[in-house]
Amino acid sequence: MLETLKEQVCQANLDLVSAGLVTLTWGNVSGLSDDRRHVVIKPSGVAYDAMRPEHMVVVDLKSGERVEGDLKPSSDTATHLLLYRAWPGVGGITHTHSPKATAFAQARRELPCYGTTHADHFSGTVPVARALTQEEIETAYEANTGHVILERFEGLDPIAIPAVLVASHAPFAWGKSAAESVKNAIALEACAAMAIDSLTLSPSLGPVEDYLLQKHYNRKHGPGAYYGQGKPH
Ligand SMILES: O=C(CO)[C@@H](O)[C@@H](O)COP(=O)(O)O
Repeated sequence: MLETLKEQVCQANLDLVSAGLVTLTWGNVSGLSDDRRHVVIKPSGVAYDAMRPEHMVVVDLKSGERVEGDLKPSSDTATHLLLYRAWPGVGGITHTHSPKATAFAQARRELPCYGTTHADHFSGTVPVARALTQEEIETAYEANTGHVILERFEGLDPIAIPAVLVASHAPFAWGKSAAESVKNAIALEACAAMAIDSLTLSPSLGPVEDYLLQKHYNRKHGPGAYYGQGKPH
């Protein structure tokens, strides 16, 4: 079952490689079925150049049980499940250890909006989810990673800010589909790289003015969005 979604999720995982976002097997993408009952996710620790759609693992969203696939699902599956259960608008999740976004996560530094590139994708600062406690790490580590992300997003809109930096760990990004979550992970890495260069040139740099941030975010994502070909100028 879910053969099309398996192909899409496999392709989304391979797109991480083409985008230069993964080293070795350090990343995973999942996608949610249209009826929101099943999650298709990459298998754990399988080399990307050997990965095929038939290797994707199907997991029940509610129980977390594997319902299809011979391989073990990604070690981060429990984190993905927590986010899908909490956020109705999300249909795809990407986790990477892309170097620049991970540098922010390891430094436990949020990523403010320093320019229009960031504002085109994120309607504000990409936040840091706190580091897990020893007990959280030694018990249900991956589920607890989901919990600290959800805790950080209390009062924030995950659709408007589709990414987080988990302290001492790495980024997670999400979107309506697996493919969209990969795009947001690519955008996050590019913005983090630009932020590091901008801060090197101007260490006391602050975020851009809110009116510039709003203009750029809304022209792509707001109710009167006009960027691209689908809508009138
Ligand atoms: O976060 C980590 C490792 O710290 C994992 O996301 C990464 O190695 C990918 O694991 P999976 O191959 O998805 O099990």
